[in-house]
Amino acid sequence: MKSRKCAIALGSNLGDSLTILKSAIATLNKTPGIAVKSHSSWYQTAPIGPPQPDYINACAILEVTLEPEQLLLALLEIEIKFNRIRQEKWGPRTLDLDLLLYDNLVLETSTLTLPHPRMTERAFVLVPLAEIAPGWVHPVTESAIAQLVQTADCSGVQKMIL
Ligand SMILES: Nc1ncnc2c1ncn2[C@@H]1O[C@H](COP(=O)(O)OP(=O)(O)OP(=O)(O)O)[C@@H](O)[C@H]1O
Ligand SMILES: Nc1nc2c(c(=O)[nH]1)N=C(CO)CN2
Repeated sequence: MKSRKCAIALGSNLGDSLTILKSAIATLNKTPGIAVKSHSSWYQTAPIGPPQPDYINACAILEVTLEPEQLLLALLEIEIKFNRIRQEKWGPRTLDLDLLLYDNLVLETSTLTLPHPRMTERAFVLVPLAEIAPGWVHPVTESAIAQLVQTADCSGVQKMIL
């Protein structure tokens, strides 16, 4: 299969989040059909949803030879490997991997919606994504990520100084 460019979001707010996120990126890069091309800085972000600890968030650009549904399954398997237990909606987690963009594909099935339906309203996604893919045009809004981030409230999103 021809290789495709994708963007994913990573998040964690349980356990040793930074170590978990770094090993998730290494695991992704070792997965057949996935190459990690770049990742953003790490951001400490205020939680959206029920009260819970701050998150560490980042985004990564992948080159994949997997179909969208296969890629989603690979992401879910890596979440499980890092002990993700699904509990309350938008509740705390050791690892969350969301598929944001798959080339310029627009898709809606029972298991996968592309682009990710909530990415345009989430500063914790847009700020790291704008760092690594400012010119990527969102295929539904037809705005570049650099434009979308300008309309988001980025007050809860802070680049981590390591
Ligand atoms: N673009 C997508 N990326 C990841 N999961 C998706 C996507 N579109 C649909 N899904 C579905 O959403 C399901 C639930 O995902 P998850 O439990 O990570 O949601 P959440 O992280 O709690 O909330 P949110 O989707 O708002 O980030 C997944 O099992 C998957 O089938
Ligand atoms: N700041 C921040 N808040 C969240 C996040 C996240 O990754 N970052 N993920 C959630 C579940 O998808 C719910 N709330």
